[in-house]
Amino acid sequence: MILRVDCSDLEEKLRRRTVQVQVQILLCCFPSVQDSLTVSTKLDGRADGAVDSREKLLEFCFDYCYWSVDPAEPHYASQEEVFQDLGVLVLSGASEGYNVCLFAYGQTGSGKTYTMMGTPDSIGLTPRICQLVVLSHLPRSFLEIYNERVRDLLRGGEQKKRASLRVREHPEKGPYVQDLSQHVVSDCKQAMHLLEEGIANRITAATHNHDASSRSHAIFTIQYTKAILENNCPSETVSKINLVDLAGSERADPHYCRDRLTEGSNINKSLVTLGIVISALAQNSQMSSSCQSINSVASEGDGSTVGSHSSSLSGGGRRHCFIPYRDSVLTWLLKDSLGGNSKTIMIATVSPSAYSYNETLSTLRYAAHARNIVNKPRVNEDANVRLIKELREEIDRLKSMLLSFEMRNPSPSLSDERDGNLSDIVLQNELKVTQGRHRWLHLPDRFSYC
Ligand SMILES: Nc1ncnc2c1ncn2[C@@H]1O[C@H](COP(=O)(O)OP(=O)(O)OP(=O)(O)O)[C@@H](O)[C@H]1O
Repeated sequence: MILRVDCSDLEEKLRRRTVQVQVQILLCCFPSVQDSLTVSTKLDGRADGAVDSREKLLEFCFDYCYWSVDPAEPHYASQEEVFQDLGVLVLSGASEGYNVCLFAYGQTGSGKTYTMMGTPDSIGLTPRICQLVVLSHLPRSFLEIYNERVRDLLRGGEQKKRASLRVREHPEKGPYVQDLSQHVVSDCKQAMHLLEEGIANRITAATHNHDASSRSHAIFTIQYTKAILENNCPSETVSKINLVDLAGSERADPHYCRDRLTEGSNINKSLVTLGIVISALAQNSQMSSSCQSINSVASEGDGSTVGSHSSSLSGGGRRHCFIPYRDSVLTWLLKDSLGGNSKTIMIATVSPSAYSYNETLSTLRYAAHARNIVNKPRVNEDANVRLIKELREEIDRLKSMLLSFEMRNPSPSLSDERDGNLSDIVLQNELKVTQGRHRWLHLPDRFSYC
């Protein structure tokens, strides 16, 4: 969980304040040490002369906190620093074969797009990640969810760009967008061009807080395939990097035109669903961990295993919550990233402006909830390669059995029959490995890079 603070026009807003919000951040670069954030509200009565000293302190814990308000400040966190902490985590996770998702959540105008995309002078996480994986010719796609419809941001032709695409669910691979275009680039320039094209196609509009507010959720995906030959044995992992820039939440203003109101209500609907999904997942994760500790205490006590019944029941008979992924397109597409096979990083962006106090608090609560979710990422190994590895392990096991059998029975007549059987199995397995390896090396779309 990461917190980033922006305050573009803080001074102007603070001049008009009635409530002062103090955001103190302890900067820390070590992921193992949790940063703590204290939000303190002081009712400041300077306007009418009365001083109210009531103060309420709320504390939140995150893995990293960044202060990026004034570059002149010693604690200022640059885009490069954020990339070194988070972008590198994304790349290392993907190269190990894990699905990785990084998404920015926060109030409108608080710096989500700045963090994820950046500006031409100060590029953000997505272009930095893109530039580093460019040599690998990895397919990438870019979509937006606007008014609960999915649009391809990289599809040529006006009509095709506007067409909405269907979301479907594969029994093993999970939700995906049908007919989404995939693009392979061969150098950094092409990669940046592709990204810029997608960003330019995104729908933005002026709102009260932000004159170029993103009105859609954008998901940039890189299919990360790593295929190498290790000790003459193929090794291949296929993972996915999802970089998500969410639309900003803002309270509905009846003075907005109809389009803006519809957009706003769809943005809020999907963000509310995201909140419900995060809360339900966090609750389930907490139930599972408390159930595990009850089980371990119980099994330590009487040696039996308790609670190994239905997976939807936790300790004390409480049911796991239903997760309404399909209530919004956003949560449906991020199903795996939120509660499944993915290493997920959430960046919460907040503004320390007095006006944003409620939004800041709600973002921090949202983020604190999300921090409780426990995902189960696993290395996504190619099925053929996994089979080859298993066969190799089996061969090694049989060979050592054969050896120990021969050592225990030096007389050839006794061991002949058993020897013959084991040797046959070893030979058959070696043949399967050779065939599998040959097939793997000659697949038409095989990428051979590290
Ligand atoms: N840390 C920062 N340093 C400099 N400028 C920033 C920073 N964070 C945000 N900004 C600037 O503030 C403005 C609003 O930021 P941004 O577009 O990232 O907000 P957002 O959260 O994506 O808003 P929305 O949800 O409405 O799209 C932009 O002009 C952006 O360049």
